Amino acid sequence: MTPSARIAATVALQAELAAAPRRPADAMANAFFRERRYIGSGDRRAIAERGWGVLRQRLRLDWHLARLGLPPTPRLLVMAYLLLVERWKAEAVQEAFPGGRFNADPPDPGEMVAIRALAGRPLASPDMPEGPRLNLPEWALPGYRARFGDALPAAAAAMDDAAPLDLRANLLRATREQAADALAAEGIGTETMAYSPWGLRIPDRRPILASRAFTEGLVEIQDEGSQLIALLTGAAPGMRVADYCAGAAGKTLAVAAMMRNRGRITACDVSATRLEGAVKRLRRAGVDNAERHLLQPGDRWAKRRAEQFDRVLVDAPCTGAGTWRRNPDARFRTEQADLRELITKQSAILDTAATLVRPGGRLVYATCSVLPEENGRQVEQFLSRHEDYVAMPLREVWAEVGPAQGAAAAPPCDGAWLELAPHSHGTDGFFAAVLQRRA
Ligand SMILES: C[S@@+](CC[C@H](N)C(=O)[O-])C[C@H]1O[C@@H](n2cnc3c(N)ncnc32)[C@H](O)[C@@H]1O
Repeated sequence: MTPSARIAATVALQAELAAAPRRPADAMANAFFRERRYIGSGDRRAIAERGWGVLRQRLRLDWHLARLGLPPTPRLLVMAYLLLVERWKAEAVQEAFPGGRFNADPPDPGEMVAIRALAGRPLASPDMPEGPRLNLPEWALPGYRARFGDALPAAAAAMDDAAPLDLRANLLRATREQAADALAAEGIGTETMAYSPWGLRIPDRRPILASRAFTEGLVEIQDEGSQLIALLTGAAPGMRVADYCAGAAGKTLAVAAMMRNRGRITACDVSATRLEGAVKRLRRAGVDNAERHLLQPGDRWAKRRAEQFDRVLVDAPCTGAGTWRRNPDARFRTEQADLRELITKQSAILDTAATLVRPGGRLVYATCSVLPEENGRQVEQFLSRHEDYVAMPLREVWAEVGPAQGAAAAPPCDGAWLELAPHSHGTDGFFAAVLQRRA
């Protein structure tokens, strides 16, 4: 592809994303490239990288365009990105839209005004309001402020960066060293992680899906924070465990490995599609102590299994406000009303999941959010409704489960909960609380 044709494809990708603003961009981008198999891998990478760059900077690009009285059309967004982020000159942007069969049409007069006005301007303007300056949406600002205090600028800046590729060695198939050696034999270098005893990191995000280490189940893709949540369950061989919001079984796989395939783990979810996605992963990982259960309205599954589980993990549906390094579009796909709705849903899920835990067992509540409303405040409210539960201090849980799994003696953070963030831990933003049911 010529550079102009790549720009035209980037505009086409933005147009598809704009046509379905509530759908996750990664799924949309996958569909976009599936329908255009003629685009080679180098071109695909370049188009995706620029497309992702636009999403990452979308709040700031929107602000610049709004100031000129212009709407964020796919073409204007790409033009603004080239000028403000890639620092192209006005003439180069104009030339990148030459018209013709494989290229984008030439700029219209309104677009020419924008090109001239934006050329040479800094992306982060001193007169920007706090939201776009920090690249945080209005609805999330109060929560981010409350969570990070003085560290807000550093926390927000780290949320802007691209995330590394994190892997978890699957102990059902290999030790971490064996998994690292297998990847190295295929030319893929890894680093061991700071906190997860099973973690390997690929800082340069080399693709691994075609590697033997991946296809043979030696490693799974999983953020370090997500691995630590599985670790905190303290699941052990012989236990009965429920992964109540299992999705496609990301954490089920890690928990099953901790159980060494002994005992029983039930992966539940309300989404049949997500649970279906678990089947292949469970097989590849060699997990044979897991069953799946689709939760449906009126389902008596939870009632019949009251107080039967040693561990129940609630990896709750949330805003994902800790994962914006990986899902930059979630910043503007989510709104204040979604946050409110999710908080209500989380507390209802917690109340049901709590009934499954046996006396003396544990409920682990986790989100990939950094917003206190979905995290500490949600847990405090749960505890006020359930006198039969107490929060276990993180240090105590870690001392019991961390070193036993080969992790360092000290937990990753000091407070009552596990609270991770890119700027402080190099992970996505995660939260977890371990709640023990009185015996
Ligand atoms: C954060 S995701 C889970 C990710 C998964 N645990 C993993 O590690 O890959 C939250 C999941 O909760 C599910 N969910 C939403 N409402 C639910 C409910 N009422 N009960 C159980 N699961 C629910 C969603 O379908 C989604 O798969």
